[in-house]
Amino acid sequence: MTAQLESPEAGADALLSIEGLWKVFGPKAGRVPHRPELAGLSRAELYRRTGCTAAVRDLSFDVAPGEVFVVMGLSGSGKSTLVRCLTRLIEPTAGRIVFEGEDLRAADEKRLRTLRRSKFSMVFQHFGLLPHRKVIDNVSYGLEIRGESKPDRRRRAHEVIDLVGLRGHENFYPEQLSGGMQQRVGLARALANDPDVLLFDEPFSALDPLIRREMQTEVVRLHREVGKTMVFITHDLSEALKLGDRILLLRDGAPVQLGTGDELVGAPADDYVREFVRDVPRADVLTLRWIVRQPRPDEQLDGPELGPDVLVREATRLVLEADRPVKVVADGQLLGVVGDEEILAVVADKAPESGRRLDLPAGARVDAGVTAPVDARLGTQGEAGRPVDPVRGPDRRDPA
Ligand SMILES: Nc1ncnc2c1ncn2[C@@H]1O[C@H](COP(=O)(O)OP(=O)(O)OP(=O)(O)O)[C@@H](O)[C@H]1O
Repeated sequence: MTAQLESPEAGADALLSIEGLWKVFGPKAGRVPHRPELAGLSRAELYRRTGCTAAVRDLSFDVAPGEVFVVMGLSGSGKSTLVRCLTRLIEPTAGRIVFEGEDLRAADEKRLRTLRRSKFSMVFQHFGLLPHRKVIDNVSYGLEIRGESKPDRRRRAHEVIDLVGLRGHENFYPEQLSGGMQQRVGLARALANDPDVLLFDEPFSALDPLIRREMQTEVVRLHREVGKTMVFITHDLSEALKLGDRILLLRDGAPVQLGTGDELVGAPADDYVREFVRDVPRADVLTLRWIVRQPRPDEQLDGPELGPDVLVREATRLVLEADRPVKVVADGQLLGVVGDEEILAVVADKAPESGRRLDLPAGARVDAGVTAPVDARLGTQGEAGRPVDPVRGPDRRDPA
């Protein structure tokens, strides 16, 4: 059965929309989300008073089509529970899950099974491969369950085996492969179904660091090639920063901050996030948007030009070698300048003065060569001057 939402605009441009999601384990768990005197308790206090654990607490977020959405948090923060709630492998206690306009909490078991087979694929930490089946048969397993013909299964399995770089290993058994290669089989199996969403639950945690980095690069490449929407669970910040278009940071099941990697590093929502991102080399994450400033009256504006999305690390040499401030220009519009001081402050790992990023308002007029009033656009404003909620991120809805 397909249950459509009453309000079509809810999560309209999202592929997956989560609203007020809770998962509480324990006795009479269902009462917790609905009773403010319980819902407001810390996880530890709730457990002490009721014996219940709130693994996921009141989460709301949207995942856009084609986005790599990372959920990050320490052990026990609720990541695995959350990713299993998305397809109701774990039954949520409260909240809404809307996928392509369909309310998944209203879907019956048959519909859920169909969705899990055709729309979602999961990649697990411990690969989940069938040991007695060869690579090719592991990869085509999901297609077999779906009832596809043997020639179709073979053709598709060969395609994805090529895609993940396993050609020549079709007839190996899992135990004959290294951990990294086994996880490539896991990836190929997930891709074989041609799902709309790939769900990754700490897929690389069991791999050693070099292989892990190689696999991360592989996911970036695959995403570029196949453009799938991905929800990626990790406890590793560098992995989150490398892969995530946006990152949701969880603590004790609750959202702490949702934003792009540079937003988490450049404008942490609180001390917890600040501590989390403390060791990240800022120059590798922050772009010139974070340090651009208004030109001073005595400065000559005939220096080199760079775009606002160039990383500070990549701009460092040019800025330090130039004898004029470097102009930061987007679509022919001068946004401001960057000089040695701004660059060195970031390279020396000092927080940007403003802790703010310059965002071009949507539909900004382009005046080639004209200095725009930079400070009018500096602020904790998202696109189109809308306020940024630290958890939900910039308000992307149409104000109308
Ligand atoms: N079936 C369950 N019954 C009771 N409590 C549970 C159950 N599953 C998870 N929890 C609790 O919910 C909380 C969140 O667990 P979860 O496994 O989702 O966290 P996680 O962030 O994925 O951690 P890890 O990285 O260690 O896997 C933890 O306190 C955990 O003990």
